Amino acid sequence: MAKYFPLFIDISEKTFLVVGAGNIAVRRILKLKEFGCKIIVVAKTIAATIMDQQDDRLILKERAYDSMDVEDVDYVIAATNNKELNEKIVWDCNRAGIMVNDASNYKNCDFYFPGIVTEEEMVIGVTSSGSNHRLARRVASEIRYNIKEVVTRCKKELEEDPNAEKFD
Ligand SMILES: C[C@@]1(CC(=O)O)C2=NC(=C\c3[nH]c(c(CCC(=O)O)c3CC(=O)O)Cc3[nH]c(c(CC(=O)O)c3CCC(=O)O)/C=C3\N/C(=C\2)[C@@H](CCC(=O)O)[C@]3(C)CC(=O)O)/[C@H]1CCC(=O)O
Ligand SMILES: NC(=O)c1ccc[n+]([C@@H]2O[C@H](COP(=O)([O-])OP(=O)(O)OC[C@H]3O[C@@H](n4cnc5c(N)ncnc54)[C@H](O)[C@@H]3O)[C@@H](O)[C@H]2O)c1
Repeated sequence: MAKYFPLFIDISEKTFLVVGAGNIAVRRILKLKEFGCKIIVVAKTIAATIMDQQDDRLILKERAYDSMDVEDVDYVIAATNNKELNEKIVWDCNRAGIMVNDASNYKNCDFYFPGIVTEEEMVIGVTSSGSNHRLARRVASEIRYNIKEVVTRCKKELEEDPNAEKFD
C-alpha cells in the first residue's frame, strides 16, 4: 500500500535550508526556486551553476554546516556527500521539530522530494515511495514528455463541452 500522501503546500512564504550544493542539491534548489520560496544554502563548496543566482530569495553561505543553521527555517534538505553529517542534520531537525529530507537515506526522511512535472498551473509529483528511484525518474520523464499535449487537449475538450466527462 502506498503511504506517501501528496500534500500540495504553498511554500511561497516558506524558507528552505539546503545543506550541500553539489549535483543533487542544485537540482532541488533550481526546482524549489520555481515555486517562489526563500532558500538558504549552506555548503563548503557551492557549484558554479548557482553561484551567480544569489538574490534576496536565494542566500548562499559557503562554509561548513552548523547546528544553529536549522533555526528559523521551515524545511530542511540534507544533501551533503557525508552520510554521517546528513544524519546529524536530521537529528538537529528532529530535536527542533522541523521537517527534514535526507537525500542519502530514505529511512531518515519526513518527506520525499518527488519527480516534478509542471505545465501552466498543473503540478504533478511522482514518487515510488522510496522503492525505485530510477523508475520514479523514468515515469516523471515520460509524463513531462506528454503533459503539454494532455493539458491542451483536455482544456479544449472542456471548453467545447464542459459536461462531457470522458472518464469518471
Ligand atoms: C524523484 C527524484 C527527485 C529528485 O531527486 O530531484 C528522487 N530521486 C531521483 C533520482 C535518483 N535518485 C537516485 C538515483 C540513482 C539510482 C540508481 O542508479 O539505481 C536516481 C536516478 C537517476 O538519477 O537517474 C539515488 C538515490 N535516491 C535516494 C537515495 C538514498 C536512499 O534511497 O536511501 C539514493 C542512493 C544514493 C546513493 O547511493 O548515494 C533517495 C531518494 N530519492 C528521492 C527522489 C526520494 C524518493 C524517491 C522515490 O520516489 O522513490 C528519496 C527516497 C529521498 C529524497 O531524496 O527525497 C529523482 C528523479 C527526478 C526526476 O528525474 O524527475
Ligand atoms: N536523492 C537522490 O536523488 C540522490 C541521487 C544520487 C545521490 N544522492 C545522495 O545525495 C548526496 C549528495 O550527492 P551529490 O552528488 O550532490 O554530492 P556532491 O559531492 O556533488 O556535493 C556534496 C556537497 O556537500 C557539501 N558538503 C560536504 N561537507 C559539508 C559540510 N560539512 N558542510 C556543508 N556542506 C558540506 C559539499 O561542499 C558539496 O557542496 C549523497 O549523499 C548521495 O548519496 C541522492
